Amino acid sequence: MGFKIALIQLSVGPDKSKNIAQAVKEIHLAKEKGAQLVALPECFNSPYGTKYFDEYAEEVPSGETSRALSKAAAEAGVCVVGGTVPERYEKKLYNTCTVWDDTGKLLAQHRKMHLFDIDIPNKITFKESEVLSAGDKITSFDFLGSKIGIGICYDLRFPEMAHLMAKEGCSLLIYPGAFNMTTGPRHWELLGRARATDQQLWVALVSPARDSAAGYVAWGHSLLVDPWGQVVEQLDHEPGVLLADVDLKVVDEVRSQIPIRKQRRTDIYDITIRS
Ligand SMILES: NC(=O)CCC(=O)C(=O)O
Repeated sequence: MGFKIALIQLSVGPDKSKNIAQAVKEIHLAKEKGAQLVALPECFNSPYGTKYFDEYAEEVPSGETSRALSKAAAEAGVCVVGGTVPERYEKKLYNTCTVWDDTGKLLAQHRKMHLFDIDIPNKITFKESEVLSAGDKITSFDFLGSKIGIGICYDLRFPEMAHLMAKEGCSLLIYPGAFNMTTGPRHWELLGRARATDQQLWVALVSPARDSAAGYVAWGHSLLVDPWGQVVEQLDHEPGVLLADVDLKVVDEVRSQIPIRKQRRTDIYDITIRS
C-alpha cells in the first residue's frame, strides 16, 4: 500500500520552451527510475516574479505547458503534479497547479488560495496580489486508492487549509513552492514538518533549484516528510531529483497510536468550509 514519488527540483530560467522541455525530460527519467507520481516545482515555466507572470501566462488546459505535461504524462504513463504556471482565465491571472493522470487527462487544478504578500524590511518585499488573483477552492484528487491534496507555497503557512484537506481524506499533501533566502532557512522545513505532524500525513515540498543570479533566489531543499513529522529525504539547492517510497500504512499507524483526530473538542471548536 503505497507508491514511489519523484520530486523534481528543476533549474528554471527565462527561456520558457527550455523550462518545459527540461520538465518533460525529467518526467520520463523519473518514470524510468520507477516513479508512479512525479511532482514539479512552483512556477517552473517562468522566472518567479510579478513582472513575469503576464508574459508567461497561458490558459489551462489549452496552453503550451498544459499540452506538454498532458503529453508527457500519457507517453511516460505516469501521474504528473505539474508544479505551477501563471494561468490566464477571464482576464485574471492565477498561480495554478495542474494534475495529469497517466493517460494525460486533467485530474485536478488548484489555484493558489493564499497570495504571497510579505514585507520584511531590508530582506524581502513581495506582493503577488499586485498581479495575481487568489483561488477559492480546496483541491484533492484520487491516486491509487489514496487521496492527495494540493497547496501552493504560501498556502503551506495555513494549517486550516491542510486540516481541511486531511478532513477530505488526504494521506499526502503536495506543495510546489519557492521559498526564498530569508524565509527558506527559517520556515521551509519547519512548516513541512508542522503540517505533517499536525495532520498526521505525508508532506512533499517541491522547489525550483537555486539560481543566485535570479531576481528572486529560491531556497531549494525539496523534501519529503513522513506522518511522524520526520524528514525522509531532502535535497540541497542544486538541480536534482528526490525519489522515495510513500508508505500509506504509516498514516494509519500514526493516527491510531496518537488519536488526536478523535480527541478534537469539536463540541467547542471546528474548522469548516464556508460555501
Ligand atoms: N512563492 C511563495 O509563495 C513564497 C512563500 C514564501 O517564501 C514564504 O516565506 O511563505
